[in-house]
Amino acid sequence: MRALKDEWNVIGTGRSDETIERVRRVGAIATKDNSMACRIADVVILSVKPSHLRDLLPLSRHLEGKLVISVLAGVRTSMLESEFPKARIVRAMPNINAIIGASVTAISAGRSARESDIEVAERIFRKLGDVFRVPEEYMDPITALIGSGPALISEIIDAMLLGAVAAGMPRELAYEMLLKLMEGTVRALEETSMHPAQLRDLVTTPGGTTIAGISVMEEMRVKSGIIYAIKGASDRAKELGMHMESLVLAQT
Ligand SMILES: NC(=O)C1=CN([C@@H]2O[C@H](COP(=O)(O)OP(=O)(O)OC[C@H]3O[C@@H](n4cnc5c(N)ncnc54)[C@H](OP(=O)(O)O)[C@@H]3O)[C@@H](O)[C@H]2O)C=CC1
Ligand SMILES: O=C(O)[C@@H]1CCC=N1
Repeated sequence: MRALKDEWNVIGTGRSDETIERVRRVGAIATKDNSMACRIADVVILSVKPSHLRDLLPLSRHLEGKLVISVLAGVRTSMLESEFPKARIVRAMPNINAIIGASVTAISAGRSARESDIEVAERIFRKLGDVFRVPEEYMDPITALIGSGPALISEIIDAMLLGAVAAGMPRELAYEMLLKLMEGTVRALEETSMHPAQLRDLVTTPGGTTIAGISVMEEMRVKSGIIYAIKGASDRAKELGMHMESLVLAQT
C-alpha cells in the first residue's frame, strides 16, 4: 500500500480496528465503509479471503463502470463478472514478496476488461515487483507456484537450515550462508541459462558428497513431494474457486 500511495490516492478498508490502524500506519485513508470507498474509487482491489467474498456482493451497485481487480485465490473472472455485471474485471495473483517490492504478479483480464484496464493493473502491480500477463487457465497453478511459493521455499530453506544444524553448524552462520547460497544459485541459473539438472550434474562428483545427499533426497521422495505440493496447492485453488461459486449460486 505504501508503494501505491506515491502515485495514487489509496483508501484501505477493513472491519476491525486493527486493520484500520494498519492501513493508517502506511499513510493511506482508512475506513470501515466499503460502500463509500467503492463509490469514491476508480479502481477497487478485492483482497478478502475467498470465503469472505459473499460479504462483498452487495457492493455490486457501487461498482458500475469501475475497474475491479481481484487477488482472491481460485475465484474466476467469469464468476466475478456475473456478480458484478457493471464492473470490468481483472484477476491478479501477487505474492508476499511485495512487502519488499519483489513480488511476481500474474494478471489475466476478464471478458469485460479493456486493454487500458490491464495496463492500469500492470502499473499498480509493477510498483510491487514484476508483472506477467497470463491466460486465466494458468491462474490456479500460478497461485500454487507464485502465490504459495514463498511459503514453500521458506519451508525448504528451514529444512536445509535444520540439516546444517544437525550436521554440526552453528545456526546463525548456517542461515547467513544459506541465504547467500540461494541467491547465488538463482543468479548462476539465470546468468548461464543452464537447466537446473545441468547445474546439478556439474556439482555431482562420482562417489562424492553431492550424490550422497541426492540419494537420500530420492530415498525420502523429496522431489516427488515437492511436485505433489505444487499440484496439491493448485488443486486447492481450483477447489476454493468452485466452492465459492457453489456458495454464491446457493445464495442467489
Ligand atoms: N497471503 C498471501 O500471500 C496471498 C494472498 N492472496 C489472496 O489475498 C486474499 C487475502 O489473503 P490474506 O491477505 O492472506 O488474508 P487476510 O485475512 O490476512 O486479509 C484479509 C483482509 O480483508 C479484510 N476484510 C475481510 N472482510 C472484509 C470486509 N467485509 N470488508 C473489508 N475488509 C474485509 C480483513 O480485515 P478485517 O478482518 O479487519 O475486516 C483483512 O485485512 C485472499 O483471497 C488470498 O487468496 C493472494 C496472493 C498471495
Ligand atoms: O494460501 C492461500 O490461500 C493464499 C493464496 C496464495 C498465497 N496465499
